[in-house]
Amino acid sequence: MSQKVLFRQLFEKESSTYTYILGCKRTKKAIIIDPVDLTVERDAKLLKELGLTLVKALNTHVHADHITGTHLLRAHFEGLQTGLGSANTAKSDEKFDDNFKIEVGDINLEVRHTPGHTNGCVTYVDHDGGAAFTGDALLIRGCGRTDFQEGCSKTLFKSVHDRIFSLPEDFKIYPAHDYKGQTSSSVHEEKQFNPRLTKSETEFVDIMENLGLAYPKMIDKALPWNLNCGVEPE
Ligand SMILES: N[C@@H](CCC(=O)N[C@@H](CSS)C(=O)NCC(=O)O)C(=O)O
Repeated sequence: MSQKVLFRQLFEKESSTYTYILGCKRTKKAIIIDPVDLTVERDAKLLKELGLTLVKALNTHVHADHITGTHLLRAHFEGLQTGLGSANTAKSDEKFDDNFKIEVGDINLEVRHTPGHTNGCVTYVDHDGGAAFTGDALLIRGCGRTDFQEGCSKTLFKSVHDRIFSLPEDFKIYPAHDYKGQTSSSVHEEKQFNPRLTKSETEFVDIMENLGLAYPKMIDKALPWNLNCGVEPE
């Protein structure tokens, strides 16, 4: 991570979600990526202890397994802007087109559209810090499922190869979930050892069609709430 940026990786255990805080040491302004409703108080407390003012709450996509904390964070940080990729129909203050550059103090993130797990997934790339926040597009030794929310395994294969594996080999990978206690990886590691994405496109599609995963237990509540920025729909 860049010396100019304060970085924290935080875990929410009910949905095994990673939330990330990036704080500009100079301006004290911060970005949070993929906050969860259940851990908003923890995150807000930490941000304040670190002397940071949260200005942007970003999601990598509309989550199906938990409710986003973006809306609840507004109560702690006045003027907070929420952000999401522009392919999403969900409510959001900002919608980012492919290759859009987010700047908050000395924090610079490039938005790369990486659809496939959902049609609206994005990866936030920190070129200065050599890191990519891949959401559910690329997990450590895995990837997001493609069986709902307009998921498509062929699209995901292309997204990962063209938009993530094309980054420098030493870039770190920070996913939105891990179910085995792993915290980060690298482009080099995933290109070598990811059991799904080292395969051909045909083999990958076959793997994804046969995952046999149960639907996330919160999907029926999470999707309508998250389409409404984490607020219960009327
Ligand atoms: N058991 C969990 C859901 C687990 C799950 O389906 N995870 C998703 C990401 S959250 S939609 C996924 O893509 N997993 C890929 C994999 O290979 O595990 C729950 O009930 O919430």
